[in-house]
Amino acid sequence: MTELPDRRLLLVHAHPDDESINNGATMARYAAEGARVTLVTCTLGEHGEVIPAGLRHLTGTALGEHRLGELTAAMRELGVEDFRLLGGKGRYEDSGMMGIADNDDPACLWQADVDEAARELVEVILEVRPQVLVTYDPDGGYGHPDHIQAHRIAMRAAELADDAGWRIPKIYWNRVPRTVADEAFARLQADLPGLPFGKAAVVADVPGVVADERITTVIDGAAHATAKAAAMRAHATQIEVAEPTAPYFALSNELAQPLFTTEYYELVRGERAAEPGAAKETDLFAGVTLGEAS
Ligand SMILES: CC(=O)N[C@H]1[C@@H](O[C@@H]2[C@H](O)[C@H](O)[C@@H](O)[C@H](O)[C@H]2O)O[C@H](CO)[C@@H](O)[C@@H]1O
Ligand SMILES: [Zn+2]
Repeated sequence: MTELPDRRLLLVHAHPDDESINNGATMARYAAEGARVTLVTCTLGEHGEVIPAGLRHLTGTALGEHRLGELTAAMRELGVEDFRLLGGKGRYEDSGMMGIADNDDPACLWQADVDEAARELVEVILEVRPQVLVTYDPDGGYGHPDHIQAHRIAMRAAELADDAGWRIPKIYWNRVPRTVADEAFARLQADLPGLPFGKAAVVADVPGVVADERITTVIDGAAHATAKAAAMRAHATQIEVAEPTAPYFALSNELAQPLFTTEYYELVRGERAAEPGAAKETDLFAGVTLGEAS
């Protein structure tokens, strides 16, 4: 069996762009530190909207193929080499926003059998043997069907992997602490006139916002802010990032929101291992016994 790096992080996301928005700085940090970072994306985002007018001709499968190119460019910016599509390219299609007819397409992720999809992910887990798994909370952060399914598939795969020979020691959900969100949106209101966006989103538009007490882990990604912004910019059909210094972006709804370079997590499996005297962990691998490679 091939030798594995000591630290191995697995992230499960719904569409190309979610990884950079939620975890770009975390991924860049651990990749730079020599950990193995593995991203599994569940769909190609075929039903996304397209921001640049010059790309509006991309629809359906063409958009999916184009977004795979955007994902590849984003991973290059983050230094992540291992990124995969769940079940292989085109296995599960983008389900569209909750409540639209696309949700009923038999080929879409929302219609997928969760156990069957989870077994696809178990194969990756048994190969990579991650000590840390990152995914969304049960609501998928903001209720998108693909995000909800990605959560269900990731958590079910972790359960199945327990019985298949690899128990992932730590599992985290993407979070944003409410006071951080409130403060960031207050700054955004002051900065909005200088930004290229018409209006500002509101805290309720940000996925995974919870009371500060539920945050267990804070990853300072300031050193990787440029990489995260570049990775988000690579997803040009979905994301518009303000000029390099301004920590703001907008999706195709043109609503400005903060670009966080400190990324937050809630530990939902494993023992919290904060430094003595510290309330929060500052490392996703804290407390993990390394050297469990094959
Ligand atoms: C960040 C994310 O999950 N984006 C999804 C989402 O895209 C949003 C959707 O098109 C919505 O209608 C827009 O108002 C919003 O601005 C978009 O971010 O849903 C898409 C369709 O399922 C998906 O492809 C995209 O990755
Ligand atoms: Zn998404």
